Amino acid sequence: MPELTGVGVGTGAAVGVAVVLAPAARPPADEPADPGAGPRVREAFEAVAASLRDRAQRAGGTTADVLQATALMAADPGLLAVVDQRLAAGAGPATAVDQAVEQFCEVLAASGPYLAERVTDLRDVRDRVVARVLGLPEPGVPQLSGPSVVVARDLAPADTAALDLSLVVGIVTELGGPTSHTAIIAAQFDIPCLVRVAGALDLPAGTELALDARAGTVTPDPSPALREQVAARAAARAALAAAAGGPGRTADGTAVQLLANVGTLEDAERAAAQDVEGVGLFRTEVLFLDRSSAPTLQEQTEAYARVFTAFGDRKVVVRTLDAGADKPLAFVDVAAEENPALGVRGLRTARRHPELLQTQLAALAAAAKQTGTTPWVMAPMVSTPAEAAEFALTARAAGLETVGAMVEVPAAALRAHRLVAAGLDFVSLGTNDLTQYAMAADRLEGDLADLLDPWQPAVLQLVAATGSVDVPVGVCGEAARDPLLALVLVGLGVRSLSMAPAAVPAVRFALSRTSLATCRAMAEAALSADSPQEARDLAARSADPDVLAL
Ligand SMILES: C=C(OP(=O)(O)O)C(=O)O
Ligand SMILES: [Mg+2]
Repeated sequence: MPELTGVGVGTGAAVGVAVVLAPAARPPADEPADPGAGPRVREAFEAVAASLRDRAQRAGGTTADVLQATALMAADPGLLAVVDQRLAAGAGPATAVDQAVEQFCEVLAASGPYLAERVTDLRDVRDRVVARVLGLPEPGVPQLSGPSVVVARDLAPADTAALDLSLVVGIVTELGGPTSHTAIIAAQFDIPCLVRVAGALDLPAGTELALDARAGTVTPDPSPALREQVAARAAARAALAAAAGGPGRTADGTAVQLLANVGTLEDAERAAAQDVEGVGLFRTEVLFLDRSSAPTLQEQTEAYARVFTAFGDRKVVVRTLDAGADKPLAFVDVAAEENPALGVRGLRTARRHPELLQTQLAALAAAAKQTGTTPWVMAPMVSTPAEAAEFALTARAAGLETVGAMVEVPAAALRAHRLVAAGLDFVSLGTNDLTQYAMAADRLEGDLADLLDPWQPAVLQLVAATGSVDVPVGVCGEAARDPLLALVLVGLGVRSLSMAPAAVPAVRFALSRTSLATCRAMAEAALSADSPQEARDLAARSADPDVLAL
């Protein structure tokens, strides 16, 4: 099978055995009748029940109970009797299974909330039995037994929850985009990943794959030379995690802080135990998700105090509520919008709900006081000096000392000096949104992945416009975790990089091998390019070979 191409998430590489998460097969519409298929269908049900029992034994805890209960459903004589009736009535075998299960699902759904929840489990049994009856691989997440490259149409959160991520060395998906769930998980665990790979599901399970996220390729049955080259890159990157840590510095000693992006309190506490210099982006809206009302002043104060305590003397940059567009919140009432990404989102929600921002700032100030810390507090989606001035005034009036803004709207990047002059102590570039707005390409639109590349020279030019302000400039978008791009960002004036903690060692290493003058030369070269690929290639010319090998 030839090499397949896609959009790389991160820059890593991996060699592993393909484990294919097959999508659920449906019974063919014209499936012929087969009244004698009873024994074959029973066998399929038995095999599914046996594999569920086997998984239950290995899982333990609540998962084991759920799997055991599902195995019992797969062996239910009542269900098998209905399948026999359907076969006798002229349904094809897969259709008979489908119809019988649906009949049982209706009964379960009507039997109260507890049993209704079992409907999903029973449908999972159906999908597995139908696949077996049709001679196709079972859908869903298989048990991994060694270093695996997971191949799927797309990964749903339920799939990743069921995967043993310690054995996943790579991910390849047909769908998804650079900000899909798959990409976020890959970033969090620093797993090399390729999305939008046409034909991925045709990769045969069990084949060895060499995945190169930087090149955007996945090669089945790699040649020994390619295999060795990719494996060496993967090993070099893994070795970095155990190598020297400490603060980020260029080869000639310029300090570049290496910080963590965090969402939940658990994230923050996990990150605090890692070798990072603090938090560069605390996405506080995560505390507001899946609720019907905002957390109270006291709830928020407690949450923020937990994070500040976990990081002690280290820097913590908190972003105020970033609701709207890709982060909708039930209680932030914004009327239906034609273009939510261009609508009332980020700091703009405070125009309609000033009380939400007031409470949050008061909670942050109270938590800072309680813990004796000085958080850096910034607003998302600031576009004008007037917005910057108003936010700075409001935050200071609430008792906060260090106040900044995210630069993620081109208007803010182009006029960053004016924003700073309006009263900011720092700025932080959100390259995810900055790329979306600079390129007029919806960040949730996987088909536009080429435009959403943070190596786009137009995006780099906006970073350059921001990088010359005379207050600290950070980057907290995904761009910061690409070691080569991180060097370009530093060359453009950025002095802190915030990312998933798993990505920090590779970036630290890249900095340690590169002088500030080289970073500047790389930045200049990248700015002279006309495409992301050209920008990458030109920057790579001055890079240390060990950095390129990451
Ligand atoms: C860091 C950013 O914020 P978010 O991804 O949460 O919008 C960004 O836009 O780059
Ligand atoms: Mg953003």
